[in-house]
Amino acid sequence: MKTDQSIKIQLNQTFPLTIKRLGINGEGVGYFKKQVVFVPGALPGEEVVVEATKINPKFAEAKIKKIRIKSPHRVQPPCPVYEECGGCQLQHLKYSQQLKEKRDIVIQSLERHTRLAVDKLDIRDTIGMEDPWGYRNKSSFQLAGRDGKVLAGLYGLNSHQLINIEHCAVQHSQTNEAVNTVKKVLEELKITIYNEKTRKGIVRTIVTRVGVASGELQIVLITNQKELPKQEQIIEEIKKRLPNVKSIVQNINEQKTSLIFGEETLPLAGEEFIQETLGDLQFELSARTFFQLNPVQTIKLYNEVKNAAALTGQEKIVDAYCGVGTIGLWLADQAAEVRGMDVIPESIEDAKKNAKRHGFTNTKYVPGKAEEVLPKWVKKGWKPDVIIVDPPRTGLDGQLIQTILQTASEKLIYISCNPSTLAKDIQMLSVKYEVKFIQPVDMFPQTAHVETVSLLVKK
Ligand SMILES: C[S@@+](CC[C@H](N)C(=O)[O-])C[C@H]1O[C@@H](n2cnc3c(N)ncnc32)[C@H](O)[C@@H]1O
Repeated sequence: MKTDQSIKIQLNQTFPLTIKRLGINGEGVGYFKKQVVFVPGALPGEEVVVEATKINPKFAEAKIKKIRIKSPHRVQPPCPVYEECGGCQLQHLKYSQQLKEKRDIVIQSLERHTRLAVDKLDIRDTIGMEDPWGYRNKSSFQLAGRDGKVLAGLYGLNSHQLINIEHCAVQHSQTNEAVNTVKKVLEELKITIYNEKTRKGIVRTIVTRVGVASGELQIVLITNQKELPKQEQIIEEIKKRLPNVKSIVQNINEQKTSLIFGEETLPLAGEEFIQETLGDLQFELSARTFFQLNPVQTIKLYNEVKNAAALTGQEKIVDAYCGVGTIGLWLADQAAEVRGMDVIPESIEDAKKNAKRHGFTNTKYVPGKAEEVLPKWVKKGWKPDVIIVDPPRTGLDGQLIQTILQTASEKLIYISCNPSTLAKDIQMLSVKYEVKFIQPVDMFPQTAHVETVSLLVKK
C-alpha cells in the first residue's frame, strides 16, 4: 500500500517529540506521525515539546518550547552568545558524548547511502582532543560600528545581525586578545567601520592567524578601499599593544559579495607571513594561504593517513586536493614519489616551495582539477600505488571516481569532512574497493563537523 509521505504538520503547531538521533548539522531528529522533524539544540533521548517553524516538502523544522526529559549528557554551554551565534552547534553536549555522536553520524550516513553491511565495518571511536577549547588558529570577524563602538563577531544563526564576540571559546587565546585590541585601536582612532547597507565606511573585517607552535601572530585588516586613514598610528598602536604580532597586512575588498578576501593584499608592517610548524615540517603562511584550522588534531589526522598508507619507500603516491601540500609532505620521506594537484594555483606554488624548503626532490605539484589531472598522468602510463583524496564537502567528482576505479591502486585513503558525500562515494568505489576501516577525527570540537580517514583496499 502506498502511503502519503507529504508533510502534514502545520506551521506553528506545537507537539511532543522524542529525539532519536543527531542530524548532520547537529540538530536533534525526531518523528511526528512518521514525519521527520529537525530541532536545533535538542539531544538524542530527550522528550521535548516543540513548535514547527518551517515546513518543507519532506521534513519540518521546529524549535524547543519545553524539555520534558533532559539528556544526561546535556551541559551548560560556556559561551554567552552560543544560542545566537551559530558558529558552534554542540556546546550543550558533553564532549565525550560529542565524540560518540560524531561516530554515529558516520554510521547513519553509511546506512543511508550505501548497501554495505555497516555493522560489519571497522568504524573506530572518534579521536578527540584532550582540551577541546581554544583550538582554532584562524578567525575572520566581521565588523560593525554602533554608537561609536566597534563590534566584531559573526553573523547570527539564519540572520544578518552581527553578534559581538568578546571571547570566542573555540578560538586560540591570542586571537581573542588580538581581535579585542584591534577593535579598541580602531575605536580610539575613530576609523570608520564599513556598513553593509550603505556600503560606506572603511574597515570591513579583521582576520587573525596564530602560529600555534611559533606563537607568531598575523593581523589582516580587510578594507573597502585602498586608502587606510591614520595607517601609521594604527600600525604603531597594534605593535605596541600586541608584541607577538609578526605580520600586519591590508587586503582590499571592494566587492558587494560576502567573500571575505579581495584580490589585492598589501604589507603594512613586519613580514608578509607567519611561521607554523607541524611535526618536523615548517610552513610560511601568508594571509590567503589555506592551512588546517586545528593544528593539534591535524597531526593526529595526518598520522592516521600515514599509518593507513603503511609505506615501504617504494610507493608512488597521489595527494589529490593537496592544498599547500601538507599531507604529501608528511609522507614524502617514506615514498618513492608524491604527486599532488589543487585547483588553486597559489596553493600549488606554496606546495612547491614547501617541498623545496624541506629538501624533497621526489615531489611534483600541478595546478588543476583532480578529475582532469589524474586521468592525464594515468594515460601517460604513471600508475600510483596509493591514492589519497581530501576533497571539499561536495566529495569526489564522478570522473575522478571512474579514474580511480580504472587505475585500481592498491590503496585509496579518503579524508572526508562530509559523511554524506563520503558514504555516496564509498558506495560507487565499493565495486573495486573494500573498506578496511573508517577513523573519525574530531577537527572541530563543539561543532557538528565530522572528519574521517577511511582506508579502502583493492578487492
Ligand atoms: C579540504 S581541502 C584539503 C587541503 C589539504 N589536503 C590539507 O590537508 O590542507 C580541499 C582542497 O581541495 C581543493 N579543490 C577543490 N576542488 C578541487 C578539484 N576539483 N580538484 C583539485 N582540488 C580541488 C581546494 O582548493 C582545497 O585546497
